[in-house]
Amino acid sequence: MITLTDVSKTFTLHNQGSAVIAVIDKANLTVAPGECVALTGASGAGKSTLMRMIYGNYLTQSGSIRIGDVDLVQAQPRDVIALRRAKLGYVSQFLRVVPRVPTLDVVAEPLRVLGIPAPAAQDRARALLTQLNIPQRLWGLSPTTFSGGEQQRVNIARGFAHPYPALLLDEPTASLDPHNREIVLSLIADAKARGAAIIGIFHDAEARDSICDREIDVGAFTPQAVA
Ligand SMILES: Nc1ncnc2c1ncn2[C@@H]1O[C@H](COP(=O)(O)OP(=O)(O)OP(=O)(O)O)[C@@H](O)[C@H]1O
Repeated sequence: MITLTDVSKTFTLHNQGSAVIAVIDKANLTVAPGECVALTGASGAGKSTLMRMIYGNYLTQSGSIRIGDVDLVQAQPRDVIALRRAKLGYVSQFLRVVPRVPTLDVVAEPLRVLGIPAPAAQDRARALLTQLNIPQRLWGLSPTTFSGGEQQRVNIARGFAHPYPALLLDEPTASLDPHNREIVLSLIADAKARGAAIIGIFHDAEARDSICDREIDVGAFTPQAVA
């Protein structure tokens, strides 16, 4: 479902004499439907960079990143948008929302943009918010003033509202208490069971060991330093 072939990335620092930093060199990986793969490696190895490349936020210099039958490296912007709507979900560590939109609509929105009618989309949003222990009194409020853990759970509810066949998770359990952490792990397990291909960054080793089928050390893709 997710296949990276010879993927490389350099950053050019235009404000620092156009210095070029090579971060990823010829990364190859495949994630099958129903599989959860953890990206591991030392701080600075390139985990977040690789994740942003797979979502299409960072440009990839060479190689291909296939999500189903779409190559993100070659895709036109409108194809990337269509892919993100229907096929490729991303749960980042932090919630970014339009101010004043109520939590229930924030969670239902990924379904609404796919044409699901409001009542069905909101039913799904209510079920997820209940499962993730967001009190009902908060559902009509914007999540902008919520606590860090509440915002993270709203973000997770939103990310799991639509059954994306491919899912990227950046530290999905980072600010959570043990009970809510278990709930998030069960959502990930459900997504695997329905056949989602998942790539995640988990600094929480226990969570990683319990949910991931394999680990890929991104350090293996770090370019060799030139002496
Ligand atoms: N936008 C950018 N511009 C320039 N360099 C960048 C940029 N983003 C990341 N880098 C560099 O790429 C390298 C990899 O960074 P990245 O954030 O992907 O590492 P990481 O493995 O996710 O680290 P951590 O575990 O500390 O979050 C670092 O050397 C970083 O300085």
